[in-house]
Amino acid sequence: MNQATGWIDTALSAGPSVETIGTLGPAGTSSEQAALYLWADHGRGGPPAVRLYDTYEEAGDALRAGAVSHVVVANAYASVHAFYMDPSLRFAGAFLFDTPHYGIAVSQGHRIPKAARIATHPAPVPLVEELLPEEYSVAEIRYATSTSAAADQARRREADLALTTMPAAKAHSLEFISRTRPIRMLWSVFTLACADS
Ligand SMILES: O=C(O)C(=O)Cc1ccccc1
Repeated sequence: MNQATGWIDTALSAGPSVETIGTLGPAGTSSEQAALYLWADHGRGGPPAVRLYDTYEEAGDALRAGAVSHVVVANAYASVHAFYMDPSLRFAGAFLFDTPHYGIAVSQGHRIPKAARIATHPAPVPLVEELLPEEYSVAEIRYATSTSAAADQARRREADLALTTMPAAKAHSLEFISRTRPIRMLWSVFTLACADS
């Protein structure tokens, strides 16, 4: 799939400068890659100031507390609605950015049961049905706080398999048992409503 990019810029160029970006971690998430992309295009230069939080909501709290200047949230995250509705926050822009490749991965040496427990973040859950090899079925979906947290569940064998990204699979020593593909995604950027513009 080709990488197509584009920006909806309502207050990114004219708004507060991009000093620090908060998003969903830990390292290896799609959100981390999206934040690095935002930094490369709009950051103040120098090493990327990207802070990773266990949930998007914690990143939102960091924005309200002034610990970060911008927050990036995937539009596939159902609870992005709370960011749009919060009068203390402002939608500053959005950009198209393909995620890293997603696939279904297993901890090396783990014997996969035919009916498997599969860890995933809620946002990409439809990919489980699309990518799971046909010799397996879903015994249970175990929701994780992120793609990297899902990989960690597989590493600890709390789940048999994880739907995760290539960077997170590598970091957790998982191997893919399915084909992989990126997800074309729109990412929303928020600032504080009262920040200088
Ligand atoms: O950023 C991640 O890796 C996530 O866990 C959330 C997510 C999942 C799929 C597409 C976009 C964001």
